[in-house]
Amino acid sequence: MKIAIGSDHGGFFLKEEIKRLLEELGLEYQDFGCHSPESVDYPDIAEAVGEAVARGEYPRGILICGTGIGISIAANKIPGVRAALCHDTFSARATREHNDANILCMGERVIGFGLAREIVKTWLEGSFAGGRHQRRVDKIRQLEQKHSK
Ligand SMILES: O=C[C@H](O)[C@H](O)[C@H](O)COP(=O)(O)O
Repeated sequence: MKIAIGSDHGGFFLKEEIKRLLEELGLEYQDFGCHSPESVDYPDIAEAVGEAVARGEYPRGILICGTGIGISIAANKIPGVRAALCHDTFSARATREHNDANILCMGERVIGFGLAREIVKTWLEGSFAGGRHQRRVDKIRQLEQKHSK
């Protein structure tokens, strides 16, 4: 499974740590930037990763900014993206099982690297439970279609 990963400057150092984790896990990734702690705009990174995931080029993406909030809001504007902001492992597992989240978002200014690593591992291990949750994810898709121009 190849992962699309990206961050703004507020998430740059955590992104580098998560890249190290992915390497430890033997997982391939593509880094969509940013490539230094210089200030950038998180919607640009969310667009690059979100579109790559929505096109099906990557089954999963990871996005990091200072809080995880801005980058998740931006990513969720892209049809087909289900980006989940998680700062605990319970949510990370639940959002795979219930929401089939295809992008994990975190905030470097919110949690420590140790917890972030556990969240990523939990999220990557999780799988969609289907059943009643499939019906709800289908309704999310219907909302996207209803509100697309
Ligand atoms: O939700 C937005 C993110 O947390 C950004 O990382 C944050 O707004 C960047 O702020 P600043 O430009 O002050 O570093």
